[in-house]
Amino acid sequence: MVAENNNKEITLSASMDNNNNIKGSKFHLEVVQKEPSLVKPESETRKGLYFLSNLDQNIAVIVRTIYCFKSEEKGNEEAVQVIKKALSQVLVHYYPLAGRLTISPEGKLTVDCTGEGVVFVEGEANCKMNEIGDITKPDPETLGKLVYDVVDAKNILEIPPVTAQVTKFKCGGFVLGLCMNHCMFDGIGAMEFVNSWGQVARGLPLATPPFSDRAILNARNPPKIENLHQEFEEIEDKSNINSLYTKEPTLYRSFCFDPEKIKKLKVQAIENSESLLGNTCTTFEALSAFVWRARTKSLKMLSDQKTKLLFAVDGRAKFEPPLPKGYFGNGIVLTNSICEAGELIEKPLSFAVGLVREAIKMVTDGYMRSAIDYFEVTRARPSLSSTLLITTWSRLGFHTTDFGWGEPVLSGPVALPEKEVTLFLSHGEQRRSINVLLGLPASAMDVFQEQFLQI
Ligand SMILES: COc1cc(/C=C/C(=O)SCCNC(=O)CCNC(=O)[C@H](O)C(C)(C)COP(=O)(O)OP(=O)(O)OC[C@H]2O[C@@H](n3cnc4c(N)ncnc43)[C@H](O)[C@@H]2OP(=O)(O)O)ccc1O
Repeated sequence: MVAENNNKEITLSASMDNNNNIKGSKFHLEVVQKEPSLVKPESETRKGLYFLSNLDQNIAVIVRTIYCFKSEEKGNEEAVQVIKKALSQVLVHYYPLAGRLTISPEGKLTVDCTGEGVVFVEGEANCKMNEIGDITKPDPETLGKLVYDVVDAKNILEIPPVTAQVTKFKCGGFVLGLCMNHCMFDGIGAMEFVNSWGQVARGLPLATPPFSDRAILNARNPPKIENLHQEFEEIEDKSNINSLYTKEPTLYRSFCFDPEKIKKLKVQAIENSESLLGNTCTTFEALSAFVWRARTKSLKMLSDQKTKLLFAVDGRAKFEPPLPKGYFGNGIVLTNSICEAGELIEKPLSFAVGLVREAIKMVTDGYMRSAIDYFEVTRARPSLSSTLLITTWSRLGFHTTDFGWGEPVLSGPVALPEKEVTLFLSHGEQRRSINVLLGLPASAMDVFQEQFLQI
């Protein structure tokens, strides 16, 4: 990788092979980034500190995504200007995004609504857009050139809540690359923001104006911890999984579960279920149970090794009263299940499905309020030791974003944030398939693949 800084113009380049591993030099993306600018809200917006809830606090990681546009009717000449102008307009509604993160007097993350603006960069690529290859197996080294990372940021406070990069390609296509701090929104909120931005660019009113008051998710006074909250439990790595990750290269692969494969998996998922499950299960239950069990087996966890499954549940409709339409902060909560590896692997898949179902059922208004209060008292963050964290993007509507160049031909993440994270992404015709994207040490990836092929 090359990074030159010349008159504030940065040339970034990377190479990848067909497996999206950074090795040979079959493909070489170069992006020339112009000097960043700040896009401010078009008119005066509210100033002062903006409250972030406890559901926002423990999820302050940067999520990098790209959206690839290519229209038959028009080229990319106007893309930067249109997207930049629409950003300044949509920021009037989403004014906290133009501020900067800081620490509140209670020692929590908060936004100082300074109106400073979103960092915006224009880039130019040395190739056609289709040459960046198959983004379903994202390669951070290559796709990372399409998002703007603030250089030299020493901590999360020095990274603006949102940065945007528009990279023009030689074919007339362009890519919008976004870095957004998860403390500002969850998947639904992020999707509504990006879609609103597109609506403004097309001269339309916002379909879902943001609801900004996050104080509706305040902790109770006094806080009441009423659940176990094992999502925070630190599990001992008896099986030395961490050293396996350091000894072997981590491979990233994407496994496509088409409707036929999902159907087969659902049949296997309810076999030998001792009628605990009834005769049906959902796609998420079957898929997450399979991935948890197969990954545990692949990593050769010791029989008495405890393993945790963590996943986000959309709590919007489960809160009492439900969160208002357009609530743009995190309305998700992490739920979990913990089990010994031996039991998970030896028992039929339906056992894992049952655990997943129980974890979903656990999420009620009371559970979420208790999770909010847990953070108030402990300031703890969920532990990822001996854990699989599944994030489901498969029903998020990023494919509907339209800035006037039609819907994206492709969209998706730039990278997996941590080695414990697995993403479920929609794929294929009418997005009826699900791509499971995960990273594993090379030897474990082979075992995972075998289990996938056996479905
Ligand atoms: C910061 O910048 C960002 C952020 C991001 C991304 C951030 C995130 O990832 S936040 C986390 C996002 N994920 C969620 O919010 C998970 C949402 N899903 C749930 O909460 C689910 O309920 C579940 C807990 C995962 C369980 O799912 P499941 O067991 O499948 O149960 P149901 O969802 O209730 O479905 C059952 C059944 O109902 C039908 N159905 C439900 N929804 C739909 C739908 N939308 N369309 C069609 N049918 C639906 C269906 O029949 C379901 O059965 P199946 O067997 O067919 O599944 C990103 C980018 C940034 O910049």
